[in-house]
Amino acid sequence: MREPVDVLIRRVDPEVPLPSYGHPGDAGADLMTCEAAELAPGERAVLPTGVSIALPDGYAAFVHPRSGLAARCGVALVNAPGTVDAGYRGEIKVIVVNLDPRETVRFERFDRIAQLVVQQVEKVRFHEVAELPGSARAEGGFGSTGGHAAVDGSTGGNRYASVVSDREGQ
Ligand SMILES: O=c1ccn([C@H]2C[C@H](O)[C@@H](COP(=O)(O)OP(=O)(O)OP(=O)(O)O)O2)c(=O)[nH]1
Ligand SMILES: [Mg+2]
Repeated sequence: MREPVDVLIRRVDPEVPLPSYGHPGDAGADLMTCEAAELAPGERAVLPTGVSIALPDGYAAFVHPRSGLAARCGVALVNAPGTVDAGYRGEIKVIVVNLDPRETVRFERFDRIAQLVVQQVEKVRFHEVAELPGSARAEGGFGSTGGHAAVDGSTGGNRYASVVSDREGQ
């Protein structure tokens, strides 16, 4: 197992528990909300986590949703995954939205609302060219793999789902 990367962390809220991994081998360390909040169906909020970090150069942290919250309550992150830049020293915030059509969701102070995944990221240099080199995929995208019409209008699109209005017309 590789040695963990050391990351400096500061508590903006002096009482907040530090992010922690639930199990050895987990990719994400859980983040908590420092504010209680209530979200009606369709409502969103920017919740403070009470911590700020200083990542080493060449790293970024990504704010990912928690699957349990998504499956049980319909809570998603509007910008998933949120990107925390290495140079960002502000408080990490989590932009949650309640996608449940009926139920209001309530968060208590220090409920775990998201998870932080720290990763090495490449910096690239962009070189402008008139033509890009060819590839097997070429310009096919947006469901171009398979036998049905793709969203982008090209042929060969994949059938992986259909909207109800389509099904009713069949
Ligand atoms: O879920 C998130 C996403 C971002 N951030 C913080 C860290 C990040 O470094 C900064 C800017 O985020 P991003 O680049 O995604 O937002 P932007 O709208 O492009 O703002 P900016 O112009 O400040 O880059 O906001 C969070 O606290 N939580
Ligand atoms: Mg940005």
